[in-house]
Amino acid sequence: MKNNFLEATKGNLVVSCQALPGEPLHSSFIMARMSRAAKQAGAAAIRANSVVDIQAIQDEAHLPMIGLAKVDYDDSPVYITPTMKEMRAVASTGCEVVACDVTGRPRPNGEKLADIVTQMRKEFPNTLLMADTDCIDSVKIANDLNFDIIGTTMHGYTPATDGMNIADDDFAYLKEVIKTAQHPVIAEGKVDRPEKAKRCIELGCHAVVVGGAITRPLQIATGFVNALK
Ligand SMILES: CC(=O)N[C@H](C=O)[C@@H](O)[C@H](O)[C@H](O)COP(=O)(O)O
Repeated sequence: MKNNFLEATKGNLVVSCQALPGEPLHSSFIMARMSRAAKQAGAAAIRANSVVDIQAIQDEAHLPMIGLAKVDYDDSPVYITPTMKEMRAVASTGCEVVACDVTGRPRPNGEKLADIVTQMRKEFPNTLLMADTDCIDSVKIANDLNFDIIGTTMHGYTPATDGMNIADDDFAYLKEVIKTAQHPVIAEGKVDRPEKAKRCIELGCHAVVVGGAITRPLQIATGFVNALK
């Protein structure tokens, strides 16, 4: 029996509340307050990075959550919940969904994504798995490994997709993802206007994740400053 994340988020907004070390708002307390604002606005769920942030947000917002852990390893470019160790730590918080990189690139310590998925299904049968994909080939990997949710998170953030944006050409790439995916699609990555979020749902996405446009004031202020230059 899986949890009710998919029912709770259908057609709805998920707010990503993340600030890495080095970002102005890096703080679990502040991320929890961000989640409070998202909840008051009517968001259905929160996406968050790191066990401490997830726990702070769970205590504050009591909303379903997509959890992840961004960790850099020397031997791999994969940084979103890259190994079984981070998968287990994130799932142990009790968050409804664990998200991880699904880009076909080698993982740290030679770990194999298929083995990680098998192990997660054994240890956390109620937890949903979200594939953070970058391209159609990765969506097919997510299909083959039976991920519960397919996200567009990494589109534009890998060498193969550098500079691309899911909104280009009236979401041509997103339409392709929706056609290919065998599980619900969550649009994520550079959705920076309410109209774009609405379009993602109209096109058939299950839900949409918005991060920086809501929770990264440095990014938002920079947009205004640059517009006045
Ligand atoms: C590529 C990557 O590492 N994305 C991360 C994934 O969790 C976050 O830094 C993003 O903020 C999130 O995906 C939401 O996207 P946006 O902030 O563009 O709305």
